[in-house]
Amino acid sequence: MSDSEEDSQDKQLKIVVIGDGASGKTSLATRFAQEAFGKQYKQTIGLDFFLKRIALPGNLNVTLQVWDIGGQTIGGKMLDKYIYGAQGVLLVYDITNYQSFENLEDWYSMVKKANEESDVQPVVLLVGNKIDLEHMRTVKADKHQRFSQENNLISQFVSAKSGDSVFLAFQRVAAEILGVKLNKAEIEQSQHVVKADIVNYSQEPVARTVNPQRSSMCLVQ
Ligand SMILES: Nc1nc2c(ncn2[C@@H]2O[C@H](COP(=O)(O)OP(=O)(O)OP(=O)(O)O)[C@@H](O)[C@H]2O)c(=O)[nH]1
Repeated sequence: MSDSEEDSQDKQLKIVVIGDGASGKTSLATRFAQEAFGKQYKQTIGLDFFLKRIALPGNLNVTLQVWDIGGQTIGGKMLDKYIYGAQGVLLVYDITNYQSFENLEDWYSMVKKANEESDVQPVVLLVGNKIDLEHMRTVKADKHQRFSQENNLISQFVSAKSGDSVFLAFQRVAAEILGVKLNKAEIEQSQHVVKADIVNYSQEPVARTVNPQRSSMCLVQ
């Protein structure tokens, strides 16, 4: 295989998104992969998948497999298996919900437990979501910084609603995994607030269920 053929084959990275129910994990994945946001809350039962191809500096194309894991899986038997083998983890809380921040200890323990036997540990990004609701913030920024420093995590504040820094969050994780350095211009470009239409979900009160045939596997470029 020639160098150029080899270069044209994308690397795939498994990125899991975990954190309390309603902290905004599905909204972040949807914003990232589909550039859309839905106001209505639909609990994720089990997990959902998204795929998105991004370009990193140096003409490096990489496909992110985003595993959006339902908040209710915390006590369940499957969580270990979902997290296992992830190269990147987004540890998400809602800045207006203190409990969602406190529960990060448990979520982070699950990440460590799922990977205790592997040599390579995933890159973990601490994500404070809903910064469009700054006026309702209950988790002070210094608490966020302390948690990230104590656990040696990279960190990012985002808003799935406005799109603020969502692409940057995923891009930073991918860059960190692959040892690619993002320069200031690339970071500023990825911070942009995305303006997009609100998605109108159907009104059925039925929660999504895990069903591999119906799983929302989508590729957006
Ligand atoms: N204002 C605001 N609302 C948000 C934001 N992100 C998510 N939401 C809202 O928060 C609610 C929960 O969002 P989801 O993305 O479904 O939360 P989740 O973490 O996937 O929840 P589970 O499926 O239960 O694990 C929804 O009503 C979203 O519209 C945000 O950045 N800002």
